[in-house]
Amino acid sequence: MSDLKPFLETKDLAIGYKTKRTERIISKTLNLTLKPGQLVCLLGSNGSGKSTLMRTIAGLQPALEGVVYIGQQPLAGLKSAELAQKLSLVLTERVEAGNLTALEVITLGRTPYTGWLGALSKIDHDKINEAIWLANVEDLINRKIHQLSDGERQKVMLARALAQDTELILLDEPTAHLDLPNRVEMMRLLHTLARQTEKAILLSTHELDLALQAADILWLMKQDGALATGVPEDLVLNGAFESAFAKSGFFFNKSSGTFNIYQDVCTHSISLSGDAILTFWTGRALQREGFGITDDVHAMFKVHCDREGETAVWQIKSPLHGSKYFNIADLVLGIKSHSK
Ligand SMILES: Nc1ncnc2c1ncn2[C@@H]1O[C@H](COP(=O)(O)OP(=O)(O)OP(=O)(O)O)[C@@H](O)[C@H]1O
Repeated sequence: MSDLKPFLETKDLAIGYKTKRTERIISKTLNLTLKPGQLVCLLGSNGSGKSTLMRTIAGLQPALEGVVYIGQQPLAGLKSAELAQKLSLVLTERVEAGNLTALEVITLGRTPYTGWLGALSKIDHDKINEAIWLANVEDLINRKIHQLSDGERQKVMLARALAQDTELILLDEPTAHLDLPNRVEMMRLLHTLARQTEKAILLSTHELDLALQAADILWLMKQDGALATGVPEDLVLNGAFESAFAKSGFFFNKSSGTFNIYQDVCTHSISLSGDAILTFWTGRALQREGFGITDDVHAMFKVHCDREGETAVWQIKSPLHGSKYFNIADLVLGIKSHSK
C-alpha cells in the first residue's frame, strides 16, 4: 500500500480564516498524504479545526498557504466538474432533498458524469446499483429522504458518494446522530469499503474508541494547532493521543484503550487476577469507588475472580484470605468496610 501514489497530498498547507484586516491560522505546515485503500480518521477536540481542514481539502474554503493536491493535481486548478469526479463529500447536516426518494438522491451522485439532465447509461446504472449494495441500503431506496431516520439518511448519503465513484471520499462526522450499533456498523462499513474498493476515505469523528479500532491512520489535531499523524497504536504509545484530548477530569487508560473518569492512581490499590471478563468489570466498579487497580505485589488487596460452573465468585486473597462474594456489589462493600 505504501508504494501507491496518494490520492490526496498537502504541501505546507495552512488552514484558517482571513478577512480584509485579520488572518486567523488554525493550523499550518500540514504535510499530509492519503493513499488508496486507507481509512483515515481525523480526530480532535471541539474547535481544534477538523471541519476547517475538511472544508479546505474539499475546496469549500481557500488554503491560507501551501497547496492541496488531489490526484497529483493542485486543487485550486481543478474545475468543479473535474473535482466532482475525484472527490465526494458527505456532510452531517440534513440535506434539502425536497420530496426526492433515496434512489433519486443516490442517482444524483452520477451528475458529474451525466450533467443535470443527462440520461443514465448502463455504466451509471451499474454504479448506482453497486453503491446501493455496498452501502447496504436496498430496503430504503423507495422511501422519501425526509421520511428517513438520521442513521438511514446517513447511509443513503454514503451511497450517493459511492455512486459518484470518486477515488477520495470525505465524510464530516458520519457517525453523529447514530446510536451505538449504527455507529459501529458505519465504521465497519467504511473500513471494509476502503479495503474492498481501494478508495481513500477520510472522516472526521469524535468517536475515539471506534477510530482507534477502525482507522489505518489517525490525523490528530492537537490543541496547540499541531497535527500528529500515524498508526493509532503508535499515537497511543507515544502519548500523542492522550495529549490531544488532555483535559482535567478524565484519564486515558493505555491498558484498555479507553478514557476513564477515574484515575488509576490512589492510596488504596487492588490487584485483580483470574477470569479476564470478570477482572475487567470488577476493575471498572472498583475504580468508580476510588480504588486503584495495579499489578503491584504490594497491593493493599488481592482479589481473585473466577467461575465455579455458572457462578461467578470473587475471593479476597489478602489481607483477609477466604472472604468470598458472589456479585460485585457485595465485593465492593466488603473491600470498603475493610479499607476504612
Ligand atoms: N467562519 C469562521 N470564521 C472564523 N473562525 C472560524 C470560522 N469557523 C470556525 N472558526 C473557528 O475555527 C476554529 C476551528 O473550528 P472548526 O469548526 O474547524 O473546529 P472542529 O474541530 O470542527 O470543531 P467541532 O468538533 O466542535 O465541530 C474554532 O476556533 C472556530 O471558532
